[in-house]
Order: sequence, then C-alpha cells, then structure tokens
Amino acid sequence: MGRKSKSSKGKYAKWLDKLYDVSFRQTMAYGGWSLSLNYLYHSTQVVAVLIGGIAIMNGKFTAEQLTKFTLYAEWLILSTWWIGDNWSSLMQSVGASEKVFRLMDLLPSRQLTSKGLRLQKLEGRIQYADVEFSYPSRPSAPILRRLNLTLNPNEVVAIVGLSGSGKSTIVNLLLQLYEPTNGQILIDGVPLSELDTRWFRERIGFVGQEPKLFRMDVTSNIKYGCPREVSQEEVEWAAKQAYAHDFLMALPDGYNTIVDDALLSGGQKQRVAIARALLRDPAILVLDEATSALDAESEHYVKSVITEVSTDPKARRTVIIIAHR
Ligand SMILES: Nc1ncnc2c1ncn2[C@@H]1O[C@H](COP(=O)(O)OP(=O)(O)OP(=O)(O)O)[C@@H](O)[C@H]1O
Repeated sequence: MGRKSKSSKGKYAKWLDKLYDVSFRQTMAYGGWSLSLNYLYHSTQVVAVLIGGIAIMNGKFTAEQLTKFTLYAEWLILSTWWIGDNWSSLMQSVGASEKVFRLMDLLPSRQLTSKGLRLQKLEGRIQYADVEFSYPSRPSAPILRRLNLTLNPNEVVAIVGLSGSGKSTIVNLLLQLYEPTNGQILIDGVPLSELDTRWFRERIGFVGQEPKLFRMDVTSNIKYGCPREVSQEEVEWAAKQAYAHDFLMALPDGYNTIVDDALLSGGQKQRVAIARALLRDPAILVLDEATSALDAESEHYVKSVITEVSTDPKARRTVIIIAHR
C-alpha cells in the first residue's frame, strides 16, 4: 500500500472517530434527558399513589383530588419532555434557515438591475482595446497585459494557448463576469460596460468546458434559458444542427427522456449544450474547449458543427472557439 493511500485512510479514520465522538455525546445527552424525565414521570405516579393513598385513608384528601393531581403532574412532565424535543428540532431548523435567508437577501448584481444601451441589431464586432486584467482575488498576478484584438462580424476565431494562459479569462470579460482592470471592450463600437447586460447576454451563446444539464426532459434542457417561446420543431432543428438529433431519438423516450447523470456521455452532453446555444440564434457564439474532453466521434461531430456554423450563410455569426489544439 502506498504512503498516500495510508495517509488518506488515516485521515478518514480520524474524521470517523470525530463523528463517532460527536454522535456518542449527542446520544448520551439525549438518553440522559429521556431517562430522567421517564424516571420522574413514573416515580411521581408511585409517590403520588403512596402518599395520596395514605392521605385518603386518613381523610385528609379525596380520591378526586388525588386523580386530578396525578393527571396534572403527568401532563406537566410530558409537556416538558415534548418542549425539550421540539426545542432542539427548532434550533436545528433555525440554523438551516439562516443560510437560506442569507441567500434570499442577496441583491442582484448592479449590472442586471441598471438599464444600459440596447442596440438595434447586434452585428457581432468585438474589440479588445488595451485590455489589462488581474483577478480580484490575486491583484498582483496580471493575466492579460494590453490585449488588442479585433473580431469582425461573422468571423470564426480560435484562441489557442497553453493551459492557464488566460483563454477563458478573455471570454469571462466578454460575458461581463469580470471587468477589465484597464482598457475596454467594444461591441459594435460601443463600450461593453454601457450595454444592457441582460440584453447582451441573451444574444451570446456559450458552451462551457463542463456543460450543465438539468434533471428534466431533453427538450426542456435544450430550451433552457431561451428568452423566446420556441416550438418542438425549432428544438429538433437545433439538435440536428448540433448533430444530436440521432442519439436523442434513440433514447427510451426520445426528446421526453429525463436527463440524469448516466444518460449521456461527455461528448453527447456537449452536443446538447451546443443545441441549446444554437437555439437562441446568437449573434456571438463562444465554445470554450468544446472539443477537449471529447471522444473521437463526438470531436468529429463538434468540428462539423463549427464548420457548418461558420459557412452556413443563413446562420452567420461571430464564433469564438477556445481550444488546446
Ligand atoms: N477566478 C479566478 N481567480 C483567480 N485566478 C484565476 C481565476 N480563474 C483563473 N485564474 C487564473 O488565471 C489564469 C488564467 O486562467 P484561464 O482559465 O483563463 O486559463 P486558460 O488558458 O483558459 O486555461 P485552461 O486551458 O486550462 O482552461 C490561471 O493562472 C488561473 O489560475
């Protein structure tokens, strides 16, 4: 057995010990609490019957008074017991709901609440002008230094570079997940920061490195996030464009099959995500390493999609592909 696996086992055993310790103390405390109340409950009855019985025989007490006393004492003890039980559940719920309330209280980002410019039509010209950027968590590590780049409408551009060289960062800035530290990005000549973020994002199709599919049927997954009403025909059109139609039709319930973890391979998920992006008919399409995790067959299909989106005169758009190769 390697040293690594031994130390992992040791760590796991330590955490198990801790868990055992906490559970043991919790069980002991609850056991002690239940035992003492149970003891109190039954001993009260015995003492009441004994002392009460003697008092009745001596004529100091009536049987009715003794019955009342015993019942009241029982209720008092049982109620204390329930209050204790419910109090601990209440405290657990308060702890859990605090996190939920904190999330509910979060304000939407300023970008999404403030109204910006909406252009008549998005042509898809993208210009990075002297863009400099470092992530807020590591301000001393510059990722982009005076980046100048122009992408013309309907151009297909591949950004290639080593892992960690900043390819995804270029796209993160375009998606306005971050703002350049210096310089600016212009879209059709207008500074990106002046555009209406929601409007702009609705016109960008983005296929990320790990596409997220949700546990709902295939059609809903493809329609997800589409700002307009779409018909089933349009969904199938997008799936055909992404070379996903054939394998989707072969699923047990076709487009109505519920997507779960084991249903689709990585390459198939990526093609569903491409269909989702194409359905929005975006002016700008971004594929972030869409081919890096693909098997040969999926890679072939994804390349065909890229060729088609870049040559189909009906569906011209600016395409940015981020790739290792
Ligand atoms: N959220 C972040 N906070 C801080 N640093 C980050 C963040 N995201 C990326 N980085 C750093 O920025 C640099 C560029 O990352 P980026 O993801 O843009 O590279 P990449 O070329 O797309 O890499 P890959 O091909 O592996 O995806 C890396 O050094 C990375 O560690």
